[in-house]
Amino acid sequence: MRRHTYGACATSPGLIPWWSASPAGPRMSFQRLRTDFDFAILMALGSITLFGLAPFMLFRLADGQWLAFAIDSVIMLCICLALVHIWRGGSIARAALLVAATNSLGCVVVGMVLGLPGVLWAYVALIGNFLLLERRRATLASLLIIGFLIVHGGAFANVLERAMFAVTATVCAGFAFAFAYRAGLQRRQLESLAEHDPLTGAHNRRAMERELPIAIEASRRQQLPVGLAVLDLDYFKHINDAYGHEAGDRVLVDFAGLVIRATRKGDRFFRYGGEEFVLVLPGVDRRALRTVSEFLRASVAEQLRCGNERVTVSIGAATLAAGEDVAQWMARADAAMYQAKQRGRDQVVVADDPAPAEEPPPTAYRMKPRRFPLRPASPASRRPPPK
Ligand SMILES: Nc1nc2c(ncn2[C@@H]2O[C@H](COP(=O)(O)OP(=O)(O)OP(=O)(O)O)[C@@H](O)[C@H]2O)c(=O)[nH]1
Repeated sequence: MRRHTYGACATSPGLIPWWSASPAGPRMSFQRLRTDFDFAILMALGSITLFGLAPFMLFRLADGQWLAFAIDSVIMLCICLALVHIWRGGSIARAALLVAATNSLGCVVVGMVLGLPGVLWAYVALIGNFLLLERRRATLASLLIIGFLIVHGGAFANVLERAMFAVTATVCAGFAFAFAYRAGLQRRQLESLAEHDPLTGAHNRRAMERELPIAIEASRRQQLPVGLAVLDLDYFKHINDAYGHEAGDRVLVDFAGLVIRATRKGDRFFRYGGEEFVLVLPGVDRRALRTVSEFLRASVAEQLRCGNERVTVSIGAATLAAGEDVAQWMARADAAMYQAKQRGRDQVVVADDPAPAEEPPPTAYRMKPRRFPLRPASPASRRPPPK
């Protein structure tokens, strides 16, 4: 299946999940320790390094080893900065780069100052780099660490020590590379399983709930319209009853394939549940939303078959209105879809934009703001009675 992206929110190793895009408070950060892999790894690696380094720093202070004390202090300061940065909701990618660069440079400098005992920190840096950085960057950093220490040679008493470091450090980096590769592969597979419907390959409801706030945020930030269509196959119960559940499944798969092929790379297609799907179309205004929805309806009516029967779809669509939230937007598109059903099915209904909010009264008569603003009704309670 084609991979879709949402502009700046493209799925990539550096993806910032929507729930971490807003400033995170301490409570949010505690939650992220359980839910955000990159955040948890960086926090663990940074904290463990700080605990490991602190006793040495105190020892060097007590022993008057000022240069080594200064180096340890700089390393600890950089790691502390990175941890505070992500704890307060800052970029994980930038903080990871800072920790990896600090560890890499630190182990080289400590190796040159302290000799072989200092070189042992190189193993920490080699493993840490593969946990923190993208594989190519980690490989480059590892080659630089190993290469510099071997070529410089000042940390080793003889050739044998140098050769042993070269072999053991390369083996360590090789293992770290293999581990990072396997872990990355499995993570991508898990992410894909968690966010796709196994039958149709469309994104699932969980992905939809995660991405709709992103779509709203992106539309407001870029000042571009965004459309949403609810697509519900008509008389699907009859297809199951007449042809069997397996035939019904095949119709769902064919339908999803047809929509995915007909839509753009930046559009997002979700299975909302059963025979109901949701399509999000960034950059699409009300007129274009009608055109796309009509095109999809006509394509389904023309191409989708079960046995000798035509399968049709009813589509309700709405563009995002100013100030609207996910629930309100979905509810308007859902209500439009029910209108399409009531009008006889195999129809498209595009919802009108809600009436703009009334102008506030002149300042002298301005009413007190409500202390408990009215909540919009939940989508379920706005839904017309079941079919
Ligand atoms: N084969 C198959 N059927 C499913 C799946 N999920 C839900 N269904 C069936 O989809 C049918 C939906 O029926 P209804 O909600 O009555 O809707 P409908 O028959 O399409 O009628 P309208 O939407 O009013 O046109 C039910 O019979 C469900 O069992 C699925 O994954 N595979």
